[in-house]
Amino acid sequence: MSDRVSSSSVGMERQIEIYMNGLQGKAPDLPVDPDRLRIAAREVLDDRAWGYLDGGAGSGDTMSANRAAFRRWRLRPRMLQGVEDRDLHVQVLGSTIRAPMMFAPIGVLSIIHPAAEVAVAEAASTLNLPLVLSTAASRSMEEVADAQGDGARWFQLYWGKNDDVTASMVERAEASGYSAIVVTLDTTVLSWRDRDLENGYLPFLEGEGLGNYFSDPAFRRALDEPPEENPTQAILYFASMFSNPALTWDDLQWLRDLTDLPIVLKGILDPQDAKRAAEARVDGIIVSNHGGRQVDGAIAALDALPVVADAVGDQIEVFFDSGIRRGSDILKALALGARAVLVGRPYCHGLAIAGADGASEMMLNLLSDLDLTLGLTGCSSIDDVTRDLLLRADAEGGVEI
Ligand SMILES: Cc1cc2nc3c(=O)[nH]c(=O)nc-3n(C[C@H](O)[C@H](O)[C@H](O)COP(=O)(O)O)c2cc1C
Ligand SMILES: CCCCCCC(=O)C(=O)O
Repeated sequence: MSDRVSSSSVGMERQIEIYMNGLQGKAPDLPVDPDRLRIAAREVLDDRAWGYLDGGAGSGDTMSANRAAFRRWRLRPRMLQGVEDRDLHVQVLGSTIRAPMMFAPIGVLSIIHPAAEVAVAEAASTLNLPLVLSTAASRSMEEVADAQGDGARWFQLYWGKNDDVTASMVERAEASGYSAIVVTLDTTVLSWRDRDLENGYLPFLEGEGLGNYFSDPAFRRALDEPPEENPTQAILYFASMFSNPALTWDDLQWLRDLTDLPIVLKGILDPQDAKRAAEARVDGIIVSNHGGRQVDGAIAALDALPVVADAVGDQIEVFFDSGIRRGSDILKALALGARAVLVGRPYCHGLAIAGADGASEMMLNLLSDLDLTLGLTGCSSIDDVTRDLLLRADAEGGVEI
């Protein structure tokens, strides 16, 4: 998994590429600014797909809070630190990855681009960054693994009501080279989502995003007829079983006994839950509020991060997502205790516009921004990114010294 090619120049190489193209009158394929990228993606998606991708739970308050939380922290750069050679590599779950960035699990990517998760796997392979594949992927996990080749990949599990299906998903993930199981805890039920309700739209009910289920032998065994012959029955069965709100912390032992793969719990916001996770002998947690899509009014994920990281110390690995848009956001999350971050909607914006090339271009721009901002703050490696790089901004935008 390790990429021994020095990552020290990725930011400058990308800048030079863009500026040289500019000299020849060629603009970048995608907007570089993530806000303008989002607007460009909106132009190419239909209203319902856009509402699903862009929306949050209820009022959207938590989605906005995720971004506001980043603005409450400021970086205080150090000078003359000898930052010519920068190393972005980090260790995650015992493996070295190129940079502390991963593709977050996003279900139903067929509504964003016909090549769906296969295109994302190609982008992950191009950039040598890890992919976390959703259970609710439109394509089977085996097809996605083939498209990614030997790159690092984790499988995100929706732990549903049918144990045979859960066990089958985990076995398939093991067999097709996924190196960790990410259990998403914050989607015991789907939240109240205004935009999808107004559009009367849930992609799954239209059969979208069910490719990974439809290809699952245990899922197929639970049906009277194959999904190809009776898609309605298959869709209704999926809707009845994809999640299991009855699960408790005690159930984790069942999963622990099922697989030797590392287990990472996604959706942790509370330090008590983080301690429970460590006691349950899982390997990692992802501090996340699902990009503001589940609990309307939940705290910003970034506000949860330092408290959660302090609660578990070095016992388990801490990852982060929800609101990452820029290199400086990644630095802030690392400084507050994350080992690596997951990026969600922005790569889907690239995917919507230009398929695999768009997803990889967006992530390359973010990686380049991270590399340059790392150096500019006086850091040569991710280990140099510590909490004293940050100051808390006050309400007026000044900083508390
Ligand atoms: C359209 C969409 C679908 C998602 N599907 C899943 C999923 O299947 N499984 C999961 O664990 N998280 C899912 N998420 C949540 C992401 O993994 C991630 O937590 C979130 O997008 C991060 O926030 P960001 O979009 O602000 O980067 C989804 C998010 C979006 C926007
Ligand atoms: C009814 C299936 C819901 C799957 C959830 C996908 C997801 O995580 C999200 O939309 O957010």
